[in-house]
Amino acid sequence: MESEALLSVRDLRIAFAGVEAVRGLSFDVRPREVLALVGESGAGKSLTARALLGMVPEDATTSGTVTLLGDTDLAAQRGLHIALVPQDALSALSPVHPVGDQLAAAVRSVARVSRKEARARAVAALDRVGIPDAARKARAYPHEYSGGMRQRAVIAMATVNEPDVLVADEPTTALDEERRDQVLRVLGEQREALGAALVLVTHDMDVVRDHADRVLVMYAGRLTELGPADAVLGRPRAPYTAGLLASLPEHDAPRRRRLPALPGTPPAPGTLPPGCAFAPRCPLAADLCHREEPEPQEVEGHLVACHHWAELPHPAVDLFQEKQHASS
Ligand SMILES: Nc1ncnc2c1ncn2[C@@H]1O[C@H](COP(=O)(O)OP(=O)(O)OP(=O)(O)O)[C@@H](O)[C@H]1O
Repeated sequence: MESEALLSVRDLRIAFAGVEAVRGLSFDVRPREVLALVGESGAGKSLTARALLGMVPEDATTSGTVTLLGDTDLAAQRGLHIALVPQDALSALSPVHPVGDQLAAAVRSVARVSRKEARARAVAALDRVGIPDAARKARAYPHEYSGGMRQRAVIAMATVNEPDVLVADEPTTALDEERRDQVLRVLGEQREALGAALVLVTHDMDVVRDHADRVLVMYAGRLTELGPADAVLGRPRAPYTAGLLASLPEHDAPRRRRLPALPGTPPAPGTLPPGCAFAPRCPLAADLCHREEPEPQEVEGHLVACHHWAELPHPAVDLFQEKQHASS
């Protein structure tokens, strides 16, 4: 599909009790890029992110391949070449060990180095994320850190082994706006400094706009659209992407506020309609859509899974606003 991939996902399927929640997903992560995964709740974003780390739930059945740097043994690469930036800084750090010890243990779990070297790398990682007097702070416990410093410490934990890929699943949902910006800034700086790629699961289109190079839009466990973030946000080719954008506050003109821009909810796994899973909510849906699930196809530099992409108006958000306006 795409050359120069750092990480390749091919036909990823993740099922629980025979019901697929991720249904044949293929995409690449390129070196140094920020790839955002977006979509409504239940789209399969977190499962996909976990699959990149070889961390799908134990009761899941997985098929397809995830290849990182030519290797499919993800567990062996976790912490070394790919690392998770946890959502919740407090639960990510053990309360009973000094922060520096936890980082040093993370170093020694993947590299055969002396305690002294592990310690030096731990302090360097804390210093890199902007923790003042890092050597002294390394001896402190998490509860002795302020909230902001704890957030930085978990980013240091994820980056201490200088991975090639960072995976962050909604790293800012629990945070206020100021803290959110700070976490994203520190994460961005670390990514730059390490030359790492970042896979960022988010609900927040502002975050996508400000931080992502490319965006993968998921719906009901499948790829709906994938392309450069500015192109996908500026001129989406899939009706679902248009619906997501139409739901943003800036498109929610007061006179249209009575109905949600994107009506309905996504189907749960196991309750999918025949054909395109988005068809029941899609203003462009026609017979074919209710019969046949569209495969992703290349459309002007995007991958788009839609039978009727060519009929999207421009701006595409009008598809939802016009319909809603007419019915309100
Ligand atoms: N441990 C599990 N057991 C059974 N089903 C699961 C499990 N984890 C996820 N699922 C199913 O997979 C679907 C996708 O889950 P996932 O967490 O990847 O969604 P998501 O897109 O990240 O949603 P959100 O934005 O709410 O986190 C869920 O709707 C759920 O039905």
